[in-house]
Amino acid sequence: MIRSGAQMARRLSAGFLSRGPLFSAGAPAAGVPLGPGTVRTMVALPWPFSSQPRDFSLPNSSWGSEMMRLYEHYNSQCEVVTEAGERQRGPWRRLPSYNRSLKYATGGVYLSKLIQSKARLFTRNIRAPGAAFEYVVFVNKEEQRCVCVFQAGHLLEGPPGHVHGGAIATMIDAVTGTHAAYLSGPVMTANLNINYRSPIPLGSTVLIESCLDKNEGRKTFLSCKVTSTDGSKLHTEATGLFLSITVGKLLGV
Ligand SMILES: CCCCC/C=C\C/C=C\C/C=C\C/C=C\CCCC(=O)SCCNC(=O)CCNC(=O)[C@H](O)C(C)(C)COP(=O)(O)OP(=O)(O)OC[C@H]1O[C@@H](n2cnc3c(N)ncnc32)[C@H](O)[C@@H]1OP(=O)(O)O
Repeated sequence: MIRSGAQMARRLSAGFLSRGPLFSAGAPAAGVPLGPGTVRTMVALPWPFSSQPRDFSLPNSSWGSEMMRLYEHYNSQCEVVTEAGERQRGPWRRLPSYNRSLKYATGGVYLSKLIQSKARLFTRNIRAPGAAFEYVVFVNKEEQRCVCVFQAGHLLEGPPGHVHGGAIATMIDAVTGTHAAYLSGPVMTANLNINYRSPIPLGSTVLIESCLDKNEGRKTFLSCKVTSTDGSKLHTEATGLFLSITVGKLLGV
């Protein structure tokens, strides 16, 4: 069946309206409860030998002890056990992450073909585990807050032994952009304002935290901090403005 760009845009928009699809399609989410009594176990499919898309936000062999500790810390709060012994969703939710975000959104396979089938998400296109951007994003809906645990690999060098400012900006854009899209649906970054306060050692793990400042019509304002994992050192702070867009805008219809 041949679909027009406008038809595909409508189909994709319908998926986005329910807010979830950007973050829920594809491989099973590890340890995320599906409802009372049904909990998927932590299954990391043996990529690349699986036909399922790889979820890049699951642990791999390159993750250091600090990355794993923080992953476990937030992941354990994605479900809680009630006094009656029932498992329920907790305050945090891990967002799955694929290298083809559009393809794995509802209806997005059409749009990803229309726009460019070879396209891959910038932060997820280096295959060697640990070489570049290793990260996982958790969102807390009630607190309107996102936390990203980020381990910066050796390909991200800027000043000797430290992370490139552009790589830091990329991660801030990725985390705040993901957060804005989670809150407001399809968005584009209109403005990012970044202050670099102290360099980030290459190979280290840091926390990137995004908070909603305000929503005004199509505008979502967020602020973001990059800190050491114990919170004692501020590496970077930023503010971002995201504008809600229609999917048609990306297609020029
Ligand atoms: C199918 C959709 C998919 C979308 C996916 C979105 C997120 C994906 C989420 C998860 C995926 C996984 C990971 C995410 C990873 C990374 C996220 C990266 C996001 C980006 O990396 S994205 C690339 C960089 N980004 C651009 O490439 C934008 C270029 N740009 C434009 O495309 C337009 O510029 C646009 C659309 C921004 C606005 O255009 P427009 O025509 O819709 O709106 P307009 O200009 O009329 O402004 C309306 C009101 O905003 C005010 N306003 C506008 N711009 C402002 C500014 N800079 N500062 C202060 N105020 C501003 C005006 O002053 C007016 O204000 P008022 O209404 O009060 O008068």
